[in-house]
Amino acid sequence: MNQLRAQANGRPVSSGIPEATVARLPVYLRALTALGESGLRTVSSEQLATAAGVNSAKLRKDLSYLGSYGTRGVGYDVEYLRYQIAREIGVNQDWAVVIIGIGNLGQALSNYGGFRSRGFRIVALVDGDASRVGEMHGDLAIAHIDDLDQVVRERGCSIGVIATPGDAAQGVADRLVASGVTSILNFAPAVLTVPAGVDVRKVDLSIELQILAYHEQRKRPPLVQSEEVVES
Ligand SMILES: NC(=O)c1ccc[n+]([C@@H]2O[C@H](COP(=O)([O-])OP(=O)(O)OC[C@H]3O[C@@H](n4cnc5c(N)ncnc54)[C@H](O)[C@@H]3O)[C@@H](O)[C@H]2O)c1
Repeated sequence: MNQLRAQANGRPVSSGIPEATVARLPVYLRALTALGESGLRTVSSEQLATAAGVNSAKLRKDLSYLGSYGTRGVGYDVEYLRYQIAREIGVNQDWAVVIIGIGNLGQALSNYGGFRSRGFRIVALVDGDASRVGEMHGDLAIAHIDDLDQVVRERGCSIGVIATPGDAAQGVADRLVASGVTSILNFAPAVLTVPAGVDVRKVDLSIELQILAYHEQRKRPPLVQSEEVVES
């Protein structure tokens, strides 16, 4: 029996699942979605592990935190496991998202249609530039940062995405927290200070690129050292 979590209204309330496992759950969800779309009804832990790019022992351990052990010789029911993981992550429900900073990145994020199918609905666009208030992006008009409080309250935003320049990010985070938002996705190059109980995730593509560069460097044969210069 899974003793790691209690249930309230059918929703997990205290998961006790390790952070590293939580970080892999969306990867399993994506792999299961693709497998389900290809018509697969059941999947072995090896198949799912390969699709998710992890080893199968780790996958089985991760899924055991959800109380999901699969059936010997059959594997996991793709749809049910998908449902279990989606429920655990919380993407079975709809999350309302506000984006702050509607420049290049903010507009690209607001135009991306893929969030909706994963349970995230962008419901508000906010910017500090008063001249852009009312500018339409899809069916959303840009609101002013001074109205953030009202926007968050009226549209029930629970996640804030910061896509402003770095020097504005802390001020925006403070405003988000003051308006009641407790989950922030930060794209700006700034380390945010937030009160306990507020979760911040930082996205930094340059760090990802640096990690790739590190591995790429090791795939290549060592550079031939230039001939030593002999000083006369
Ligand atoms: N994390 C990553 O991998 C990654 C990738 C690309 C860009 N970025 C960062 O994302 C941020 C946005 O980049 P961009 O190219 O879209 O910039 P941009 O200059 O095109 O847009 C920034 C927007 O923020 C608005 N803004 C400025 N101060 C504000 C405030 N106090 N309140 C609300 N809105 C405010 C501006 O009016 C503008 O519309 C930058 O910090 C950039 O460094 C991060």
